[in-house]
Amino acid sequence: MSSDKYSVILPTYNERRNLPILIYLLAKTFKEHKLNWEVIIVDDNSPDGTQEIAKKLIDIFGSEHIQLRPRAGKLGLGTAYVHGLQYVTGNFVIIMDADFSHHPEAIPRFIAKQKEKDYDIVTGTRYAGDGGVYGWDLKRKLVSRGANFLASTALRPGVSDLTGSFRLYKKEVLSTVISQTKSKGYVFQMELMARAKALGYSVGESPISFVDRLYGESKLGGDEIVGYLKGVWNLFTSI
Ligand SMILES: Nc1nc2c(ncn2[C@@H]2O[C@H](COP(=O)(O)OP(=O)(O)O[C@H]3O[C@H](CO)[C@@H](O)[C@H](O)[C@@H]3O)[C@@H](O)[C@H]2O)c(=O)[nH]1
Ligand SMILES: [Mg+2]
Repeated sequence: MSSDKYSVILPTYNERRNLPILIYLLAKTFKEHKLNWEVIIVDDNSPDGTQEIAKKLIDIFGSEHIQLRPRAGKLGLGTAYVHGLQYVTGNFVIIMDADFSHHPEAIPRFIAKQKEKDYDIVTGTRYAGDGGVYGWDLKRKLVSRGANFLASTALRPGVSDLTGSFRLYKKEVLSTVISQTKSKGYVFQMELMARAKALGYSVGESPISFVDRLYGESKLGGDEIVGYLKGVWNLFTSI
């Protein structure tokens, strides 16, 4: 087993139905590939009892593999990553959604890609190679395409999927870029990638299939879209 360790930061809000099987599959994937791993669950006091499930999972998989690092209320996706990062003990960080839109089976491909050229970041992409999106309605597809088109045109970072969050980072790279990232909501992914490219970090891409969640609802709302537009503008005028 190599000395590398992979820390998954998993933000959750009302994911009690998704969490057990996701953790099971993560554990299975890491074990099969003989990798050191941990998962840091950042739950924002979900009313559905996600944290009770998380505690049971700690009993099953062990506190060396699962950490529960809750916050008092729903404080947004971007700040959830910042919070989780404080507890990371690995030298690589994987960020993913907890609702199965991001499947653990992609992780070994990210890791292999990272090793190819010692990339600082590997990002999952829905918009290159055999990547894709399944289960979204036309409106949501347009929002995602529009968001990517706008940021690529304004900022020219040369990355095919700026708004997706399924990525692998070198821990110190994520710490550096995150400390400069100001946004709090969904726009966070885009700002992080734009800043990473502006700082000269290398980014590899790995195609993924994004499948819309089976249980529960997306938390993307109109205020997140307004926040995104503001974020592109702020970067456009500052980077
Ligand atoms: N702790 C915490 N978790 C949150 C919050 N908001 C969302 N989450 C968690 O973050 C993940 C993504 O949330 P979803 O609500 O499922 O997002 P989505 O609409 O499917 O959006 C996905 O696609 C976007 C566009 O590509 C991505 O920007 C986004 O990161 C995500 O991958 C899920 O695990 C959800 O529980 C929050 O305020 N706090
Ligand atoms: Mg989702």
